[in-house]
Order: sequence, then structure tokens, then C-alpha cells
Amino acid sequence: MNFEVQGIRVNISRAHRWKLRPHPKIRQGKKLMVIILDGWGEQIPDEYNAIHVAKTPMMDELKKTAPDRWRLLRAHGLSVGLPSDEDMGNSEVGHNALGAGRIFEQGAGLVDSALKTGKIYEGEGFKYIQQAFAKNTVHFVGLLSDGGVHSRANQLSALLKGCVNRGAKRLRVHVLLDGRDVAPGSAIKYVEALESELEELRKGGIDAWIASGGGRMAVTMDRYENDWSIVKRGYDAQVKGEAPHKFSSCGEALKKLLEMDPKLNDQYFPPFVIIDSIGQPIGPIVDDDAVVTFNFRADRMVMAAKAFELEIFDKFDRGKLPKIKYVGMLQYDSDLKLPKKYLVSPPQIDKTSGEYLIHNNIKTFACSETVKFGHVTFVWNGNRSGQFSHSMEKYVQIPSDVGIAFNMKPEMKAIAIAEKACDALASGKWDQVRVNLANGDMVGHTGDLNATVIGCEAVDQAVKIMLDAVEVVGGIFLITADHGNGEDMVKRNLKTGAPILDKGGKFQVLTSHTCNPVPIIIGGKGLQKGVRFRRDLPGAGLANVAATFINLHGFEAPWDYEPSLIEVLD
Ligand SMILES: O=C(O)[C@H](O)COP(=O)(O)O
Ligand SMILES: [Mn+2]
Ligand SMILES: [Mn+2]
Repeated sequence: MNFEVQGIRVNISRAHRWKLRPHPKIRQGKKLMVIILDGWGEQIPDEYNAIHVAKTPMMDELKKTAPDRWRLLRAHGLSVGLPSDEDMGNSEVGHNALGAGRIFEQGAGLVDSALKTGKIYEGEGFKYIQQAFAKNTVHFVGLLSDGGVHSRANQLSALLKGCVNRGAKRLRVHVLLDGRDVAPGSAIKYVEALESELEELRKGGIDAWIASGGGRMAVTMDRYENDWSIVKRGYDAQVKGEAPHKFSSCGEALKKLLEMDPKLNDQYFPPFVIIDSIGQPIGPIVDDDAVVTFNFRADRMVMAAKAFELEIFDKFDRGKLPKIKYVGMLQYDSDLKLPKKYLVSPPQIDKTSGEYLIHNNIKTFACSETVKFGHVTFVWNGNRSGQFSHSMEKYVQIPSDVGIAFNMKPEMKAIAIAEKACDALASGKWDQVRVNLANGDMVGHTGDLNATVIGCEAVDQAVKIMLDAVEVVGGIFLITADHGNGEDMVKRNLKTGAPILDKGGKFQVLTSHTCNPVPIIIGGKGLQKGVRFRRDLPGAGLANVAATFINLHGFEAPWDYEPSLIEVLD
């Protein structure tokens, strides 16, 4: 559409037309069930592939019986906006791509560029913390590893140096140990590397130390408000200098805590505080200090950001809130403007499929359990809080188990989610019913192969329940995943694919995601005859899914979306 402003002819970009054209061949009005299997990739079918070992009759049948409606998608690296194809996929980038139908450069890459160009030091966020450089301490809180999912250690190193070069004199790092996006037991390697970097800084006259720490699943990095006690433990250690364990260095902390519990995985380490020779914590956060949370990914930092920043806060007793200059590596929630100040702007993910759907009268019901709830809502909608329309969308959260590792109850809430989805479908109120089943991922991250097998079996049962409901209403289903995890529970020789065994012949556990592709399957009575996957998109990835389901709703996809995966044969 064209119009004139001050004599200049303006063409309103087609992207701003929310109304979608009817698909020339696919009818509107069919109910669509979209099922995201979190952490469900495709990999060599051997004994370390929990999805293969699991009895999954439903998923097996779908793969065997519909070759034209089953294919693989790329779910890692450049296909989901990560810096390189060495980067495994993750829930945030995966669900962003699924919901937005396009690939956006993600936090990892945005921070890399801002550090490389030096832009990070020119922004408002950096100037804010710089006020503390001369007389106060700058604290860095975040995940210490090179997993690249939530943070990266080389970005922390660059930032520490960048602060010192610009006048910071006193630095404290509050480390969160990983063992989830990287190998269990590898925390010591990252701690040693950081300790030697801080030692170098000390040689240059900078007062720089690790001040506290703990495992990421026990300290600070909870998400979607599942368990505030995790954030409290972090706050107590980082701000108040209080923790059940006190040591004279972080290296000593890791060693001693492992002696006390040799099976302890990095991600579950209890909180600890580093103390000086007279037993005082060496780096509590006090008035006028600056604090940087150096994770770029939002979901597991939002709660800590609230604890550091919100004046009105009732989740736990913070005591007297110090007056700090707090910034996030990124802004973690742009709707809540949280935190107010940040070092790098987050990706601007606009015009997501959810917004198109409501403009085209497609009503959506989304559901998952707490630990993945934000994935199928907030992240799916381009990191946007709440619904686009209260009357046309409903989001339901099933409470996750709290206080246990998920290998203790690997079935998680898969069946409860499936039942909710079936009720939603049967109610006739919703055109798209979207769920996320967490098991392949959350149980996979524990590294417990047997439990992951049980978790994957629960997923298969849940899928069957939902597909039966689709059948009853004559609808369509689309099943896919956000990245791999459960299909590979062992570290492998990268060239041969053979599992790496330790000296005792035991396999080395893989707790992280993978770079494997994920399946996508479409079907159901309501799927029009002749619909099949195109054969000309061999490199397609998660960003191609949104155009696909928009087609299945009977519309043409927006012109700037990655191409749809389907074609209709006459
Ligand atoms: O946060 C986590 O649990 C892991 O680092 C990544 O898992 P997710 O991307 O599946 O959430
Ligand atoms: Mn995931
Ligand atoms: Mn995961």
C-alpha cells in the first residue's frame, strides 16, 4: 500500500500487513496440535541413545509409516542465529526460531561483536558501572564455562580486562559452576583458568578475586519462578557473604566439597563463600558497588535480576538492599525493562507467528510445565511477556516438581500436559494447541541414561494421547524438537562417533545438548491429501517451521519468513 507524506511516496512494507492471504490449496479451519519435544534429536541408534533405547512405539510408527511427512531439521549453529556451527542448539534460540520463523543473531554473537568492536564500552550500561571503578568494587555474577548457552568464559575475561583498562581497581567474581552445558567435572578447569587471569591482574596492582560460588542448579540460576530458594542461596552468598561453606579459595572449595561428596556434579555444588585470614567474606556486595550479571541468556537470570533490582520484592528476605549500580549483559526482559541498564541490546525479535495468528483469527492454547513454560510462551513470542490477546490466547502452566533432580521423577509432567492439551483441543475453542514436553532435555541434563530412557517413554505415551485426541477432532499434528539432548548421553570421538571410555571402561557422561538434527513430523486426518515435505530444502532448520504451521492453518506465510517445508501435490 502506498501513501504520501510531505510529497514523498511511502510504501508500507508488506511485513506490516498482518492479514495473511488464504493458502491457495490448503483449507482453513482445521485444528492443529503443535508438539515440541524438548531435547529430542536424531543420532546413531546405539545403547547411549536414550531415545533409541526407550520404547517409543508412537514415534517409531510415525517415522516408519510416513516418509513424506517425516524429515530432519537443523537445530544448531548458524541455523538458529548462533556464532558458528560448532555451537549446539538450546531452548532459547530454538524456540525463538520456531516461533519467529526467521533467524535472528542471538545474544552470544551480539556480545562477541560488542566486545570485538569495543561498542560495549561506549553504551549507557558501561558508563553506569564505570561510576564505581575509582572507589568501589565491580562484581561479576554468572555461569563460568564455555558452553555458550547462557554465557561464555572468554566474554567474562574480555570484560574483566576491558573494565581494568578503563579504570576498575577492585573486581570480584561470583562463579556459578556448570557441568550441564559442558562436561561434569570440568568446573575446576574453568576456575583454574579464571584464577590465573585474576592473578595476572593482581600482578598489575588490581585487587581481583573469586568471592563466592556454587552450582548453577543450586545457586542463582532457577527459571520461570520454579524455586526461589535457589536465587536466595545465591543472593545470600553474593550480597551478604553468607553460605553454609566457607573456604580460602575457589579451588579449595571445589576440592573440599568433592572430598565430602565425590559424586557431586558441578551443577549441584552448594553455595560457598571465600573468606580472608580472619574469616571475613572477601567480596560481599555493598552500597555503591557495581554488579554485572554476565549471562547473555535471559531465562535463568531474570529472577536474580529481580532480586538485585526491584525495590518492591517479596520472594525472600533480602535484608537491607544495598544501593548498587546493576547491569545485565543483556536486558533480560524488554517488557518489564529488566534490568533497566544493560551492556548489550538483546535481539529485536518482531512479527512473530503468534502475533500473525491472532490477527488472522487463529486462537491459541499453549501449555507446558513450569521449567519449560516460558519456552512455549515468552521465548516462542520473541522474548515477549504475556499474551498478544487475552481473549484469543490462553497459556497454562503445570507446576514442575521442585527440589529434586529430574532423574528422580523422569516422567515429569508429560501426561498431565498431554491431558490438558487434549481438553483444550476437545473444547473446540482453540485452533492451535501448542505444548512442550521437557523430559528428553531435563532428564538428559542429569546425565542419567536409565532415567532419560524412562523420560523418553513418558514423552512417547504423551504424544500418543495427544495424537488420539487430534484424530477425534479430525485435526492435524506437527511434532518437532528444539535441539538434541536425550539422543546422546555419552561423549564421543568426534571423528569416529565411538563413545569415549574412561580408564575403568566406564563411558563419559554427556549432560549437554548436541549439534544433532531434530525430526519434524506432520500428519492427522485433517491433513489435506497431497501435502508432503518439499525435497528442495535439504538444509532447512527450525526457522522453517513457522511458515509450515501457518500453511497448515490455511494461510500463506509472511513474505519474510523462512520458506515453508511443505508442498501440496495435485
Ligand atoms: O538452562 C539449561 O537448563 C541448559 O543450560 C540449557 O537447556 P535449555 O536450553 O534446554 O533450557
Ligand atoms: Mn530445550
Ligand atoms: Mn536443555
